[in-house]
Amino acid sequence: MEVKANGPRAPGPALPGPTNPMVTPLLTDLYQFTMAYAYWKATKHQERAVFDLYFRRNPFGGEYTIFAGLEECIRFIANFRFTEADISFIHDSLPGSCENGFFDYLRGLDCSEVEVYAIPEGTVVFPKVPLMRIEGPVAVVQLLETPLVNLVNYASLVATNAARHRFVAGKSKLLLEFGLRRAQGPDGGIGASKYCYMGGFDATSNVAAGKLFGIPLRGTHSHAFVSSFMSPDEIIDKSLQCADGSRSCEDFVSLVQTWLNKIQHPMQRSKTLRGTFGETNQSELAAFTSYALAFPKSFLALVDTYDVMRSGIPNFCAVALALNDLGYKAGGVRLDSGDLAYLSCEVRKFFSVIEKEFGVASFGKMNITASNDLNEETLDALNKQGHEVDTFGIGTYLVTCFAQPALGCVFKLVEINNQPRIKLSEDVSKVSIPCKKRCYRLYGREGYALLDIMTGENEQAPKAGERILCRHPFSESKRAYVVPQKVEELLKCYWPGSSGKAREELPPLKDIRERCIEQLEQMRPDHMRRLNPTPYKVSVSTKLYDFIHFLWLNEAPVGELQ
Ligand SMILES: Nc1ncnc2c1ncn2[C@@H]1O[C@H](COP(=O)(O)OP(=O)(O)OP(=O)(O)O)[C@@H](O)[C@H]1O
Ligand SMILES: O=P(O)(O)OC[C@H]1O[C@H](OP(=O)(O)OP(=O)(O)O)[C@H](O)[C@@H]1O
Ligand SMILES: O=C(O)c1cccnc1
Ligand SMILES: [Mg+2]
Repeated sequence: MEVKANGPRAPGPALPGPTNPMVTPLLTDLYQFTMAYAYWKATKHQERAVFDLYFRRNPFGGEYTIFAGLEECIRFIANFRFTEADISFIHDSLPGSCENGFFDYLRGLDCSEVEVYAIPEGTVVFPKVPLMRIEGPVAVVQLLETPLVNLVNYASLVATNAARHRFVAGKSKLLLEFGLRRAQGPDGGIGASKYCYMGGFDATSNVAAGKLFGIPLRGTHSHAFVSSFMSPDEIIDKSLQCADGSRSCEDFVSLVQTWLNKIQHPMQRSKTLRGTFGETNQSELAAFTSYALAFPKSFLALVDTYDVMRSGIPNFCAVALALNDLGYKAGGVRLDSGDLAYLSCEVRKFFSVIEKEFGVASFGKMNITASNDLNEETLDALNKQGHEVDTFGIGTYLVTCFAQPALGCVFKLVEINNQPRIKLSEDVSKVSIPCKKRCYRLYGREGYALLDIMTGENEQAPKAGERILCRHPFSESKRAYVVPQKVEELLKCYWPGSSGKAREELPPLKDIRERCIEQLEQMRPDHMRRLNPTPYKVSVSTKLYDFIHFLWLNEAPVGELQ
């Protein structure tokens, strides 16, 4: 454990540090330290600054984003202190001309003078609206830029990706995140599991994430397990107790074989199964039987190692029917290759025939899981074709955010010493919205959110039932009167600094997930659709509009043509 330098303590009850111990005050860009030194050298470092953290465009061609990563940001801020080793490293990394007083300043630095207002984690958010507003002495807030943007960027991106996969899959499907092996390193893997759960996935295969965040764990088995078996002779202990403990079946392997023969040569009235398959793969049968002996209460089988319909499915059914004899209910199958729409329908038909043929209630409803390079497009294609998949296991495309690698969050100075600041750009979408602001979500008569509006800090808040003019921040002709039915203030105090204000609780992950799902359900469907979704309106008050444009004209030099 490294020694933290002395200095004033941050306010409020202690919060644990960030999940990833690599998230320290050094996890920032060098230029934040050079600027901090230059602020200090100019005795500007204590000037009160306000920064907004926001993004400019929704990801994945959509019109919404899920805000995620806030808890990690607050935990980082709450524990923001340099160790002596950190200070020594910064000392050695900056030019030798840097005065020692700066390092004494760093030694005493924490976030007790910083205030953070933020939109609650798991909220559906839109471009330009600050997700977080960070106010404090300019030098320390400057040091926070890179880690805060880092903590929010991927978290929000992957949570949005998960929400989009959920939207396409539909509410009734079980979604499992299987991405750990393909994620961008260990932090990418852990983050993906946490934020995909937040965005609406049901469970993860990532055991560490299960332990860290209490996310439900789920999994099947791999092809290696199936191909590791050569023949049923390998199974030594063949006995299996009945589910009710009443008796023991001494030779479960033979019972499975008996069932396989029955499926292969049905004696019943119907001959539906006859001719669908010949000899199945015996090593696969051995693997399935072995797995059932290990997990009789939750037997699952990966059925595509050799041939789904000619081997995997009949073998699975033989084992499942043998388990059924002993009072156990099998868990289902996983398909990991081939045409998942076609195969899932064929598998469902087979299960229904088994249910009828052998009178095993609800066998036809057996769970079918599908995996293999799934993404929004393949899920959409499966829906259009018709399929019988109950559960999707999704890895690579989900966790790597293959369709868009970054959200592009930014952190912009909007006020210093109570003076609003603006950042201009040739590209209007990159012009920052100045001033310390308040942000509201206005709801309409049908209960849907109509738009978000930003106002100056000291403006009157919009009121339910009162008409307000909402203006596009940059396009003069775009404006609308709104009479909100409900007004929700978006930015809440998550880190009060020394202001004495109450701090919002950091809710458990499960509650954030529920909030996220609820929020998405309340969105107007045309904002949610995948093809040409309607943009959600983000506006400013008339006063703020006028001020932005006044400042813009004030700061932009007038060109001279010759
Ligand atoms: N019915 C379907 N419609 C559209 N896409 C599908 C359908 N079924 C599967 N897919 C997708 O098609 C791709 C098939 O990939 P690929 O051809 O590499 O795998 P495979 O040959 O089926 O299996 P393996 O991984 O063993 O090579 C996957 O991305 C999968 O999700
Ligand atoms: O396809 P993803 O969305 O990434 O989901 C996870 C994949 O990881 C596993 O196999 P792996 O890809 O390691 O091997 P395989 O493709 O040969 O089955 C699993 O069988 C899935 O196919
Ligand atoms: O449990 C599974 O089936 C699983 C887990 C990770 C990756 N692929 C599959
Ligand atoms: Mg694969």
